[in-house]
Amino acid sequence: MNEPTVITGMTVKDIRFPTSLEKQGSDAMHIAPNFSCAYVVIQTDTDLEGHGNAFTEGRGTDVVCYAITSMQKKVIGRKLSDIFNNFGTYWREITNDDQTRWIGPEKGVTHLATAAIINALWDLWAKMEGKPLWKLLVDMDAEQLVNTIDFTYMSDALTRDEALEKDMLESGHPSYTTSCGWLGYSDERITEEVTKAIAGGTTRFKMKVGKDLQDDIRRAKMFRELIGYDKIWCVDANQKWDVDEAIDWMKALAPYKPLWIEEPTSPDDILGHLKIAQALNPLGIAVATGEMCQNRVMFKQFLQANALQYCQIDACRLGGVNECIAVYLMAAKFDIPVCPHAGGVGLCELVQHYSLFDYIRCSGTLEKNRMTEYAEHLHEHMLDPVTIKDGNYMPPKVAGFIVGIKPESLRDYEYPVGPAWQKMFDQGLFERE
Ligand SMILES: C[C@H](O)[C@@H](O)[C@@H](O)[C@H](O)C(=O)O
Ligand SMILES: [Mg+2]
Repeated sequence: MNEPTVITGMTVKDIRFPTSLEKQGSDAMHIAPNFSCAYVVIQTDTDLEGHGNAFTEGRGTDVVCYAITSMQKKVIGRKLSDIFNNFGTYWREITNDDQTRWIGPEKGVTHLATAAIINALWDLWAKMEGKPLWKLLVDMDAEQLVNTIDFTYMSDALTRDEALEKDMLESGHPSYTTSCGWLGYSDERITEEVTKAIAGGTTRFKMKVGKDLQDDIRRAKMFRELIGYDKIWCVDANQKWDVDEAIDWMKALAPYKPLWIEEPTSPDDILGHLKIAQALNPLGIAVATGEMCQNRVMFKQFLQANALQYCQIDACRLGGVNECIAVYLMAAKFDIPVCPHAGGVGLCELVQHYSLFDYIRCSGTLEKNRMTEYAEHLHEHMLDPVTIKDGNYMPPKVAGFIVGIKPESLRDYEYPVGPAWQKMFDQGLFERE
């Protein structure tokens, strides 16, 4: 097959899955989310396509699809060599388009749209090179890798030269599971999921908290009784609390020895996280955040302020691979472990590449509990689902940055026209929005 040279088209689909029916994904702020994504396909002058997505929830997906469509002008007709040879510059052009930057810049809906497009381009590039994304990243020379990064607003924390210096498989990369501890799960379901996970070799768990303190204490006790104290147990409040409330609540959960409290308060409150960390670190509880941290500038400040102990980048909230790598390099400089956020739709499939890149080329270690989130839902829709063995992510082998959803799932779950949605509407399970 000839190498593609130019982008000839870009399509986007609104894909939603009815996860709210079983309360998968439920937490203190998202009571019954429908996991969804804006799914982008970039076409070229050959049969090769790049696929990317932005994980979203429910009705919000429309808005992200619209933002992606409005960015077509910056994508269609572009020569691939111009993009890949100067990817950092192209990334800046996309994120700082003067006709759209007012509604960002580099945050929220426009950044989710950026992530879907940029990740689709990386998928295409990796396919052209015949390598899985992580291999493409670890094989690049330092200069090439650093050229994909836009250093704007970062140079007081990490310069281009420092990034160049930072350059430095058998058992896989450690995962932890969120699937046992959704807030909407009954005690029976939790017990069932934990038992299954332990039988599968899992030793690291996360539980949702933040709705009711007494109930959290009860569930914490139950969880620890199920898994014992030799395993890792984290908790996640999904931004539920004010700062002092977070401290008091977590003091009550401290006896159950959580490794971290994730998203205790607003994702934008750097000093708030610092105050929480200062109060809880002496009790052995770290602060983790990042799944809603909007860009590298926010991460820079979290790192400079020492306000987090675990950095949780999200593959679709930051502006795709280029910005994720920038944050990995900064975190390595500050000696903060990155434990990427996953789950959602296709996030596990994406972040596994980053964890390998981190281990092989960036931090070079698994120390400080470096681990990657895993949630077990929706993988049946993926073209190349992740493989977990004994609680570890096994390196993906297929070329690309594969978030690819199976054609039949794309057809069935397109919202609202897909047959699966039509059926659920007819059954009265959902109302048309
Ligand atoms: C609504 C979602 O399921 C969140 O609860 C989820 O992303 C979560 O915060 C996580 O850490 O996996
Ligand atoms: Mg979380």
